[in-house]
Amino acid sequence: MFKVLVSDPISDFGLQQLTRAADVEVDKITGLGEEELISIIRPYDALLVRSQTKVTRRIVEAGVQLKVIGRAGVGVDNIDLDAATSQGIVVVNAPDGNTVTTCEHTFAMMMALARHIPQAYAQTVAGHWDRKSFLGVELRHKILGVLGLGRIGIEVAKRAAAFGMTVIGYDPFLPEEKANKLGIKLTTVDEVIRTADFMTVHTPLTNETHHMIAGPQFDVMKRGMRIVNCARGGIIDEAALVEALDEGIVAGAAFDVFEHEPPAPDHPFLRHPKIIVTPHLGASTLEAQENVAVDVSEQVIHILRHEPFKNAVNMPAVPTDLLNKLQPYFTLCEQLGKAIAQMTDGAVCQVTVECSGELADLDISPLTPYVIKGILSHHLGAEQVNVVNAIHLAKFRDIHLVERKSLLTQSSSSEITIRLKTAIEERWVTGSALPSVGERLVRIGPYPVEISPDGFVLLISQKDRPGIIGRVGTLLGDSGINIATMQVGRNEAGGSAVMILKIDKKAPKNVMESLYAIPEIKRVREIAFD
Ligand SMILES: NC(=O)C1=CN([C@@H]2O[C@H](COP(=O)(O)OP(=O)(O)OC[C@H]3O[C@@H](n4cnc5c(N)ncnc54)[C@H](O)[C@@H]3O)[C@@H](O)[C@H]2O)C=CC1
Ligand SMILES: O=C(O)C(=O)COP(=O)(O)O
Repeated sequence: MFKVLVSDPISDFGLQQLTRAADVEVDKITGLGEEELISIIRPYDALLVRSQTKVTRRIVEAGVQLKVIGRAGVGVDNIDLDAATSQGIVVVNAPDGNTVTTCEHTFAMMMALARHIPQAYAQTVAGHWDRKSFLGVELRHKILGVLGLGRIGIEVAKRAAAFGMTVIGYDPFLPEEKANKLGIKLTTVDEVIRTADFMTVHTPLTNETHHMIAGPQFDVMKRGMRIVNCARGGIIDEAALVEALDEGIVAGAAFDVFEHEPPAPDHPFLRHPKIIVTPHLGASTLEAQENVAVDVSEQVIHILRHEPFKNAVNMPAVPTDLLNKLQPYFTLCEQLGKAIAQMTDGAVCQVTVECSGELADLDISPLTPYVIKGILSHHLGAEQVNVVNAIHLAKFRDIHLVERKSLLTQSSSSEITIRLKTAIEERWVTGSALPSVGERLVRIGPYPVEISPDGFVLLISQKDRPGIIGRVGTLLGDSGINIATMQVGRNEAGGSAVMILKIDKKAPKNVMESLYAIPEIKRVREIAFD
């Protein structure tokens, strides 16, 4: 008998597959704190949650019988995935079931914002018949900026068109052709900020999206913009938003999510007359809750019964003999993916994995998910992408995947080249993994290098002129950034040159700007491997 613990409110109807199964016993115990969960988790084979239960490493480690953690929804940022993976626990989510519901909530928030509905309601039920204070605006003929055009963002864009809005947006993975078909004008975050009348965010919370809209963005924002966040708290800087509202830059904001949930009773959003809030209700409809509960129950039962399943967020699956041969290259592939993603601009169209040497005799397909994981995790967030869902995510984004074996083997040792073609450019990087030295980047484009893929690397393209190397060294030194190694190369004297520097800590934004300010420097990229 499999024991399943449901620790958040999940639809009874949706759970029927589990509750009616003869080999499953379900306990629903909600509202538990970490210590309480730790004390009862031991006998359970599966744990089902929404966003309230924080599945910490301690809970995972106490769950010695756990085979699967099911998330009835999209975001798995409340689950310690590393802990689950290292304990061999599969984490599954239900990414499609609440898309429309969350999109509709976004629209409800946008309309409530435009017409001051919550504020007007509060006044009316308090006995004030105030018809003057709540002059609204129409959505029609307004520009809607959508940041993050994945499942929910696209649904929002489709509905905005029906309201007569012009939709502009930014997503690093939406191909122009698909955007055109949907009537979305792809642009930059900067243009969205400067031109949109309404803006809504639909990205995950990642290092890149954290405070994506903060002080500098509010400084250049179109005056009178209205902002909606039904994605994740922290994408928009809460304190900077309050300032922008008070300064009249932002006309109003509607938030379903907070940097810390639930927010403290004295959180400024809870008292601000221009902010309307809901308590993370984006996914809370009857339909969505049934959908996600059905999806996740189905996956959980498959996993418990050792049947094929989908939507795993963390599990690799490769035959053992091949796994042993490919094992040394998995980390290399992921690091090459991370490197190429950070070196290349534009929407990703094609990824080519090219192997030479001994690898050319093997089935190299299990390497590709690691490459894609490296590439996509840069934009989607490491917790969203894993080797099981990487290919699926790439296909959803119309990314063409090519695996190629190179017969032009330069040595018997194996090398892997990752080529990334985007809408605007193609770049490539080559690596190797020798037992004696571990993973190494051996070429960046045509330039030979010798770099271990960890820490931070600066790639600088410049005109081959005397003194540039010294200026870069001085600039970094003055900023307290130590250069661990430096390699330089050029195509011809006085032509194009590159500098590849391994640095001991991340170069802050002002240092990157100062590097760009050196007239001979054409391009600077920082690759962060952690
Ligand atoms: N309020 C709620 O109750 C709910 C919130 N959500 C949240 O909504 C968000 C979106 O969910 P989905 O659409 O299902 O996810 P998705 O994965 O389908 O779409 C996210 C999109 O964001 C894009 N993105 C990543 N970094 C970006 C950046 N720097 N700039 C612009 N775009 C970027 C990605 O390329 C991707 O297309 C997630 O954070 C999810 O957790 C989802 C369901 C309910
Ligand atoms: O699915 C998501 O990402 C959500 O944010 C929904 O969260 P919930 O299931 O309502 O706690």
